[in-house]
Amino acid sequence: MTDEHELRAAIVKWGASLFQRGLTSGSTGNISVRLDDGFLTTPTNSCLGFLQAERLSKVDETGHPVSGDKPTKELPLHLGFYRSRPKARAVVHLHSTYATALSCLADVDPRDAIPPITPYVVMRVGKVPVLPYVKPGAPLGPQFEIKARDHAAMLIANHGPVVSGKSLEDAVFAAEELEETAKLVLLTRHLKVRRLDEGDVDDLTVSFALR
Ligand SMILES: O=C(CO)COP(=O)(O)O
Ligand SMILES: [Zn+2]
Repeated sequence: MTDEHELRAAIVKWGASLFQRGLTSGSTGNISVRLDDGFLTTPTNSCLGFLQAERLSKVDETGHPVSGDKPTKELPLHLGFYRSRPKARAVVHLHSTYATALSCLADVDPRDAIPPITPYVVMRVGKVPVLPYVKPGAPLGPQFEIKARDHAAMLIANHGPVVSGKSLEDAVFAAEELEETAKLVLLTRHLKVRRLDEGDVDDLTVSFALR
């Protein structure tokens, strides 16, 4: 059973925290959580820094509005993650600077934008495919939901990261780890980097099977 009251408070708390730390700005980014009878999302055009619990958008299992303000235009993106990942309880989409910078690179690996350079990115995020650019709110195509079955986090090309998790805290931590690792990847882009080897990655994947 989910406690809707607590989840509303958690969205407000984490939204403010992400905004205050500059992980998304203006009215960009959105958050959702799964309820027993649908989903809560941040309203479209709202600032994550100043959300009001009672104005969060509640939608049913098919995405139809139930109460609150109009939901984020990225609702199809969030619902796609929940359909593909039955254990996902939260989705966080940000325009965080370094992950978004990676999403804009012409030569990023579309199968995995984040090489395994530190253990926590392997433990908390895993491989991060890049979805082809679509305008904000537009459907991401059939490949997206197929990819989401195996990937909890993705970058949308020229737009930003989207991360799912088994709780809101888990999704936020993964989004933060993705952002910090994107920063390290860009900082070390023209340096000789030692990546974790396959054995290290397998060991971490087995030990910290988070999703
Ligand atoms: O980041 C955003 C679109 O990609 C913000 O959209 P919303 O204001 O509709 O949530
Ligand atoms: Zn966006």
